[in-house]
Amino acid sequence: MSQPIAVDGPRILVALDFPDAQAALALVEQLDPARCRLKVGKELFVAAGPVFVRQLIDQGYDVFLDLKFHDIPNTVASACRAAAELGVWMVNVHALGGSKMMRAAREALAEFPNRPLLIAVTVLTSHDAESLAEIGLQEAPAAAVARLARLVDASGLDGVVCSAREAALLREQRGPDFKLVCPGIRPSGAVQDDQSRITTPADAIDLGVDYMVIGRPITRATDPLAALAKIEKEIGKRGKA
Ligand SMILES: O=C(O)c1cc(=O)[nH]c(=O)n1[C@@H]1O[C@H](COP(=O)(O)O)[C@@H](O)[C@H]1O
Repeated sequence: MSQPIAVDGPRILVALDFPDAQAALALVEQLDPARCRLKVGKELFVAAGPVFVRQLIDQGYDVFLDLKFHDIPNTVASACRAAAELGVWMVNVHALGGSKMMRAAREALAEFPNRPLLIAVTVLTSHDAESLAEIGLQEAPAAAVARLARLVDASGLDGVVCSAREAALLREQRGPDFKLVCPGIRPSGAVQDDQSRITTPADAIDLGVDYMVIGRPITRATDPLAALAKIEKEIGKRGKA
């Protein structure tokens, strides 16, 4: 077991996968910005928009705006600038947009004194070797992840979204400062839902993960704060850092 990667503030990013602001707020009101950060993805952003994101930030939450930008460099750079103006803590793009696009995003954020972290999705966890071959990537998903993570790093981004199972290799290849943001986390004893490759919070820490994206184990719990506390306890066993 290597030393846990140190992070400032909470490691847990609660995925607000809700259809509207009202449903999301009903959960957020039970949480605490000192104990978790929030992830707003496409569904909630399309339904509730930047005004809602601003509301979360005003309540003291760090927000990861998970819109996975993938477009021509100028468009992605402008979208990242708009996210920074909104005041989000983290924003992401698709590594498959290429180094020119990622560099343009990085440069757009450089003008902000307190810029958001900029990370990239390498290969979605929903892909397998067959679906990658279909889009012209003739390599195993893990090899594609490692190759794209190298490009992300060389483009000056802060890190990647990846499966915790890829974390140990990426940590070894990319060093201690490269952020690893991992979904597919399930506390011991929790239901798997539709996640096929899951990792416990404690194992994720051992594998070198910085941040864990956790949705249903918290959002669908009868007592979300108690569910969060249980995960914190599991992480605590490995050193909270
Ligand atoms: O980008 C993501 O956050 C993401 C990438 C990925 O490859 N797999 C994945 O599950 N996610 C997201 O992580 C969250 C996981 O939610 P739960 O499965 O409910 O914990 C959801 O918001 C997913 O959209």
